[in-house]
Amino acid sequence: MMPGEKFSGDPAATNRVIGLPADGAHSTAAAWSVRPPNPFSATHHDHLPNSPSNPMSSSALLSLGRKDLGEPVVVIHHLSKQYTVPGSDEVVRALNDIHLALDSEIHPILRGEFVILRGPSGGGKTSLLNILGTIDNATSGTIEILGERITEHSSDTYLSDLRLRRIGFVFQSFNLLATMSALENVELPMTIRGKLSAKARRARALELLTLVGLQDRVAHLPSELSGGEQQRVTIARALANDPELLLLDEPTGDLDTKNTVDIMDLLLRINHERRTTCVMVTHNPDVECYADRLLYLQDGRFVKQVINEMQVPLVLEDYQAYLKLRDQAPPVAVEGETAEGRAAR
Ligand SMILES: Nc1ncnc2c1ncn2[C@@H]1O[C@H](COP(=O)(O)OP(=O)(O)OP(=O)(O)O)[C@@H](O)[C@H]1O
Repeated sequence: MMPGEKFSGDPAATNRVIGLPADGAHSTAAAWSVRPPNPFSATHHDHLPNSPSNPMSSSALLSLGRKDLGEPVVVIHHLSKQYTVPGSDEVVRALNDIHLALDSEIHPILRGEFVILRGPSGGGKTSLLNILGTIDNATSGTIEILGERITEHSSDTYLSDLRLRRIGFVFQSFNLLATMSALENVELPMTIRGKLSAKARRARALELLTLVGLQDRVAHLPSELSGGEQQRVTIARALANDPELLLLDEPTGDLDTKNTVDIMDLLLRINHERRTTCVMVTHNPDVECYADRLLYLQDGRFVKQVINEMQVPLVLEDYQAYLKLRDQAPPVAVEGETAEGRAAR
């Protein structure tokens, strides 16, 4: 169980927090909402006493500045995904008629937007991210990524070229090549693309490792780096070919609090300074404050959208103090739950 989930715990509480209808029915306009940027607001943690009223420091806020969102870069038309389980007739419906277009209640993802995908386990988040990244096919429906229409007829060559040129991937497991240094790992996508000279590749890899604060670790192998450092190398590598779209699946999932905040701050900077569109899956509700928009997926459908008026970075000391309080708080009683069930949470 993820740190954020441990706190809210019971499914009923989780549903209340994220406002999912109990039956997973289609969303309605009434379910959409705009939330203030305070990540410790009552909406989130209403049963926890003494949570910091406002974790944002004025300096962090000031340095962010405003950003303008551009044209739609992720458009989805009636997308469904079914998996067949090998050796059985069972069909799993992972995504059910997802529609994110100009004529839908939820508008497409815009250039420069930071969108976080949330929702219960099995809701379809990773399936959707994989299809957006063109590393998996939809069963039906189409997507347009950065103006390029993807259909079942799109060739593997076309898709791999699209990924290499325009999309960066960051996953929970870092997927770095163990025998290559940090610098070589970051150079790799540029080498595969074949546009830059060896000297230019090296210079750019160095520049990216500096951006993520690892200029002193360039020669280290992944095994010689901490988890947070490895994730930063992964982010530098994802930026190697200057992608317009960054897809992130639980990028802070294996990290402690400090590294979680560091990585989220880094992503926020990239989002603002490079105008990179970010679509991120996470189970951690505490990082929702980094998004412009939250989309909640349940049973393969969008069931809720929340607009954050302003992206707000967490302040580490306040967040750590808050987590300490949270861990000391008695478990929230859940209707119908046994003592064993509570203990297991
Ligand atoms: N390769 C697969 N074969 C069969 N079923 C799959 C496969 N991948 C995912 N599923 C099923 O599809 C549904 C959606 O899974 P998905 O991983 O997209 O959900 P998720 O929201 O990312 O879940 P989690 O938060 O636990 O990672 C689940 O019921 C899952 O069991």
